[in-house]
Amino acid sequence: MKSTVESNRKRSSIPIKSTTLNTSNNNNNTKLKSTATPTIKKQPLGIANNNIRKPTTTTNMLSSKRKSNEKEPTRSIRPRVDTGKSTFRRTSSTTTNKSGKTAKESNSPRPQQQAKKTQTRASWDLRGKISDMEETRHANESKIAGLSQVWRDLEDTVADKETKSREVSQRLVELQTMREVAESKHGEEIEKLKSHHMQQNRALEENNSTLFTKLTEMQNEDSTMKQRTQNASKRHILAQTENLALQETVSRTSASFLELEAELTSLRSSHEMTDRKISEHDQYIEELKQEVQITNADIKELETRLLGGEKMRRKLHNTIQELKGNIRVFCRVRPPLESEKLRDGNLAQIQYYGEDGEKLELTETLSSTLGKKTIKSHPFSFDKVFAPETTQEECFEEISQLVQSALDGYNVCIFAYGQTGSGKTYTMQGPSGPVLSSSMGMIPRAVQQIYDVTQKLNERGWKYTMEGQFLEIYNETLHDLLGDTSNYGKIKHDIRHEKHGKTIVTDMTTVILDSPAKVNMMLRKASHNRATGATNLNERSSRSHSVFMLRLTGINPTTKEHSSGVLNLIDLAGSERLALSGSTGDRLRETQAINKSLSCLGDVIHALANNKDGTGHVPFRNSKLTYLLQNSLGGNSKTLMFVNISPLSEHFNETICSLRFATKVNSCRIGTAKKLTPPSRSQKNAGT
Ligand SMILES: Nc1ncnc2c1ncn2[C@@H]1O[C@H](COP(=O)(O)OP(=O)(O)OP(=O)(O)O)[C@@H](O)[C@H]1O
Repeated sequence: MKSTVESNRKRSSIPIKSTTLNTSNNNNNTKLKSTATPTIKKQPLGIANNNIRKPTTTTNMLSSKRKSNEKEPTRSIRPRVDTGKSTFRRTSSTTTNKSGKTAKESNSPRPQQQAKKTQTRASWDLRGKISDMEETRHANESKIAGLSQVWRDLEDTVADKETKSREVSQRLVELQTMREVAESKHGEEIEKLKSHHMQQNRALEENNSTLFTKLTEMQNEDSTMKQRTQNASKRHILAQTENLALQETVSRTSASFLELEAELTSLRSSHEMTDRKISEHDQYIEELKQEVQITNADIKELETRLLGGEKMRRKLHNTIQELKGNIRVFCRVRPPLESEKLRDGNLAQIQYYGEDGEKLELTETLSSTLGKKTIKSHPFSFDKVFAPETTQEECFEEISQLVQSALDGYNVCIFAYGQTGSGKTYTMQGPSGPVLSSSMGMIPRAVQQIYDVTQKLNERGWKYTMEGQFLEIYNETLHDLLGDTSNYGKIKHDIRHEKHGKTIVTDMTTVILDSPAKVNMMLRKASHNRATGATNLNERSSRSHSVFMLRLTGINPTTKEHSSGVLNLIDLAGSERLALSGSTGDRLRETQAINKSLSCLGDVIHALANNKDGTGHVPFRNSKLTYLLQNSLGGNSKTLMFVNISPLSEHFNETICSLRFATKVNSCRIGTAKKLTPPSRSQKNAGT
């Protein structure tokens, strides 16, 4: 270390021209303080200063500094020694003396004065010149003295620093030695520790990654658990709410349970009472059972008698009907309508009389050509005359026995004959529009009666079926009034008479009338179809016959009896057309058809009346109507004709015509009616 420092000193020497100490001057004028290292005295100031300013502890640092100093050999160095007393600056032109003034400042007047003196002194003034030189020398000496003082301070400082530097170097060497020893001693151990440390580090890293994985899993688990906890808390809240509700229910139930318990107790006591009563009743029932057995035996005996009685009733009923005549005529006068009541003298003069109300007399006033007025009366007698105030119910009472005959297995025909507007449709069906039960016509009443009777007959072992057909005869053509509206008038229907008195119309709709409500539906549909057919032909209903055919079939499995009857309810076309003349085209054909069918009806009735032995010819085939009713007119049938008349005087002549036609019919006494015999099973199978 020492050698390095020394060499550095040598290499760092800086030439100082103006401030280089003159040894001769030193010896003569100034005495430098004694130095610990006299060799250093001879060294230039720059070396010492350099070491002082940059004290370093390592060789490297010193060498690097040296290099930097070598690079700037000409730079002026201003070593500053912080002694606390003075500052030494060395420049080419400036020095500092002891008093603090720079050498330049302190010496500057002298050269000027010297110059002045040189200038002013004469060449011969040698003394003066010597004195000037003396002054200069004094000034230099004082300057040197200041510098010497600075130099000494610096030397002290350098000595201190060098001492410290040596100590530091020595310590450094020791430390290096110690380090080398330690390194050699602990190197192996350190390596082991390092490898151990690395192993541990790896293990720790692995552990760390495992722990990280576990941490992630735990975090996931944690979030799952949090979610579960949230769900659980929600469920908990719900459960709490439910629990509260349940608690309420439980409290309510408990209350009601208590009530029920009380009720149960009372019920038990009443149950005991009921038990007692039941046992009493059981005893009573046993007694009753014995009575019932006795009664059943009585009932059986009575039923046997009743069946005999029913047979007797039918026989007697038929005898009565025969006595009344198998063709009967009822006359019905309709009441005037509200609009018809307003005019005076509008109504015809009609008197009603007879013990059973079976007669009426119409009177008219006739004027002769001479102006003489005579009153002419037209008396008529029928089986029954219904005055205008007669209700539908009263009318039906009279025909209900005929309906019963149909149930008993006879063919029954009920006609309504009369001019247009005389009340035929009202009598047969009821008023148009909504129908009250009081204004129901003969058809719904007949069905209602049949329904009621069959219900009672069911109890006596009879099973009845009611099949209804509704057809219209217009211009000698048959139409199905219960069929599809679109087919109306498109299908050709034929009439066929089977053996044993059954008449069939082909392709005709048949409705099973198992309730009275169905009859109303059927009537509505028929009038709707009739109205549809009437769109092209005005007032169709007045110009066609409508026929409602109700077939009644009854079987009594107990007595092996059969019953098959037909009830025909016919609303005839307006009879006044008979008198019309001058019609053309469709009207003429219509008039002819009506005329023909109604006159044929009269002819058939007349022929039947004159054909008591059944050998004569009856012209049934002359019209569709009579051919259709072939099995319902004559020997084995019962016929009733309503002759409906108008109360108006303006219809007087038509009324007289109708009453005369009815009288003609009424005068006929058709042969004894015979019951229809249903075909045997073998005949049915043969299709005959
Ligand atoms: N007994 C009666 N009581 C009350 N009103 C009646 C009675 N008879 C008929 N009328 C009324 O008289 C009017 C004519 O009756 P209805 O239509 O039954 O005559 P009609 O003979 O059937 O006529 P058409 O031949 O044109 O069918 C109707 O308004 C009907 O309500």
